[in-house]
Amino acid sequence: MMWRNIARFSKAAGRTGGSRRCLSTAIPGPCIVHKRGSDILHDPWFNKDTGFPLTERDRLGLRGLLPPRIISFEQQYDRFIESFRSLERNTLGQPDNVVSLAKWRILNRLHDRNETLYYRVLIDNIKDFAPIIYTPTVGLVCQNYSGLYRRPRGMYFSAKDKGEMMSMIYNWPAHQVDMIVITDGSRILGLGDLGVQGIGIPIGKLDMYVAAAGINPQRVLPIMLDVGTNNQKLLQNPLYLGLRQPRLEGDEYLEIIDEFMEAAFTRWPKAVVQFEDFQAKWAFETLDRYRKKFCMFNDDVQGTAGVALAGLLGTVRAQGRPLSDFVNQKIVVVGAGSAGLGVTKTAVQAVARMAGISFAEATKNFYLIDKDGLVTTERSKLDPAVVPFAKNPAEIREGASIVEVVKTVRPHVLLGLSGVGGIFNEEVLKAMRESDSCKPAIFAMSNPTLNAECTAADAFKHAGENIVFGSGSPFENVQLENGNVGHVNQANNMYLFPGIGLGTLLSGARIVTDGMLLAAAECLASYMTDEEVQKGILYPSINNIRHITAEVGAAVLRAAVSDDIVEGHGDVGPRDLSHMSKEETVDYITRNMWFPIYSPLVHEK
Ligand SMILES: NC(=O)c1ccc[n+]([C@@H]2O[C@H](COP(=O)([O-])OP(=O)(O)OC[C@H]3O[C@@H](n4cnc5c(N)ncnc54)[C@H](O)[C@@H]3O)[C@@H](O)[C@H]2O)c1
Ligand SMILES: O=C(O)C[C@H](O)C(=O)O
Ligand SMILES: [Mg+2]
Repeated sequence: MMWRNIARFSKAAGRTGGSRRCLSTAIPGPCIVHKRGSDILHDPWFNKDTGFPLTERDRLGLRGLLPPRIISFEQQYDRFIESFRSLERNTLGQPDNVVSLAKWRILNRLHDRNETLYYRVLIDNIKDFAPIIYTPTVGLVCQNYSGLYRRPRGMYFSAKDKGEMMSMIYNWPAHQVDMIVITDGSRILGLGDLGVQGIGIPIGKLDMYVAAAGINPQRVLPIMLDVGTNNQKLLQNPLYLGLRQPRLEGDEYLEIIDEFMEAAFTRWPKAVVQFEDFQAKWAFETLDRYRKKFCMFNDDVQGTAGVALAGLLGTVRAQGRPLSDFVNQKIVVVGAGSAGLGVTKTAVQAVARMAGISFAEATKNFYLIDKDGLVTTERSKLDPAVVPFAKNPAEIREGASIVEVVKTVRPHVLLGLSGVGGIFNEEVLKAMRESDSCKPAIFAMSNPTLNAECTAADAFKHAGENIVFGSGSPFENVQLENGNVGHVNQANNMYLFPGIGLGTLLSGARIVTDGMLLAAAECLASYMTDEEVQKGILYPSINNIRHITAEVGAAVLRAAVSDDIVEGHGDVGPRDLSHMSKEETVDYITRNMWFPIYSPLVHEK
């Protein structure tokens, strides 16, 4: 029976089985509701559909508004999974996009109707459902959002709302908000400027916050800042739901974001804000502008950097070399945008720290390639952000192509964050066979699937069966000709952002420091055993996402304590936090994860 899956999951469960507590037997605390009757049935936070017990139907004025039979949570769960599986059967053979959108629709309808059941099926089936509610299908949803739109979710602040945001923020119905994910839609995955349609990304990221970090779904807030779009197709689409104007630039743009940040932190001073999918110039500018003032971080710059660093360190371990050998790895990064630069800077910092050398010296083994080829000091109009990584053209020529760089450098790692699908073509991958590493690594981190620099199958076929492979979007493992399995790692920031957000929230840290981010990356890097890493498995299975998130959250919290910036959370003060052992911190984090079960609803006027 499908429900057995649920019993197998426990928020207190370890990563490798052992004794697991069945939470369906835990007695849930009451939940205060200020509504009655059909208003409750239409509120997905409280709705239990046919699951309302008789006593509750009486107390809340629901009697007669539902069919008489009471269906248990378990039965509701099984019924949903059965309809999902039957949709899978009925769409067999149809184009991938059609199937993916059909799956997204059925999940989205449940999300809109009954959040408790929605999050339960999501948590229990995260491996199957993450690719639908998150990357890659979320990209397709954003592209088609104006047509798919049925009900609002999250909040929209537009350039037309200037001067009104401080009052508008009080339109949000929840008294408490813990996690906010905000985008301006300017760089949605590798799909470019999708304007207001980018709202799907904060929604998907926050679904992962609920599933992975156990943030209460009543306390999450997806935000779309609509400052216009430069996407001509959208501007010409009569059904486009955003402002029909070009994007604001310069001070006009910053004034809108400033106003939103002031409004959000005035109402919820303890919230954590994650910036997501901003085009590079605004990603860096806003990070610089707010990181010392507000409790915020940029996932594409900072979350991605941590996940990539963990992958790079894992690659060294996979070669059977000591971690200290990281300083000798030659790394080619393709893509010098918000993600590529964030990764390169963090990796160079790690080399500098390990080798005890300056940042400038540590750049020696890094090669940065953008749309104009290898970045060297010869380039005219060099972007200040890439200056530290520009090579001497005497070493390799300015603008050298990827294949030229790979052939000349023979790198240990080739990492793509360019957003350009297939750019690691057969020639590039074959050139990686001449790598100086016994186990070269290829990370095709761009999303969604069609934007990946190469597929997993092509990587193992052309670069060799001994490679380590990671991709931003999920691919199936590859059956190799030598009989082994080519393991596919999902090198996606989903392994870190939930823990960064949760650890920050539960510490009550005023800001997110470099120390907290580094602790998150180190935690992920050391999570896998040597045996697993040697098989090329660098990240945990997504089925263990709550466990890794608890560990990362604890590491982040402890780093915040070390940085002396914690203010505590709820009844737990800074002193309590500082006295917690590592295990106690993990336990504290785990206990604070919300888990979807029906709570008795108590009506209050
Ligand atoms: N796996 C993850 O966790 C993760 C995290 C963040 C971003 N990403 C993905 O990374 C990609 C880039 O994101 P970003 O925010 O850095 O975008 P961006 O627009 O800021 O940067 C893209 C960079 O790629 C370069 N580029 C474009 N065409 C190129 C070409 N033909 N050859 C070489 N370089 C080229 C550009 O010059 C630019 O430097 C997106 O697809 C995004 O989905 C993945
Ligand atoms: O959203 C993702 O899957 C990862 C990343 O944040 C991206 O922008 O591609
Ligand atoms: Mg992103």
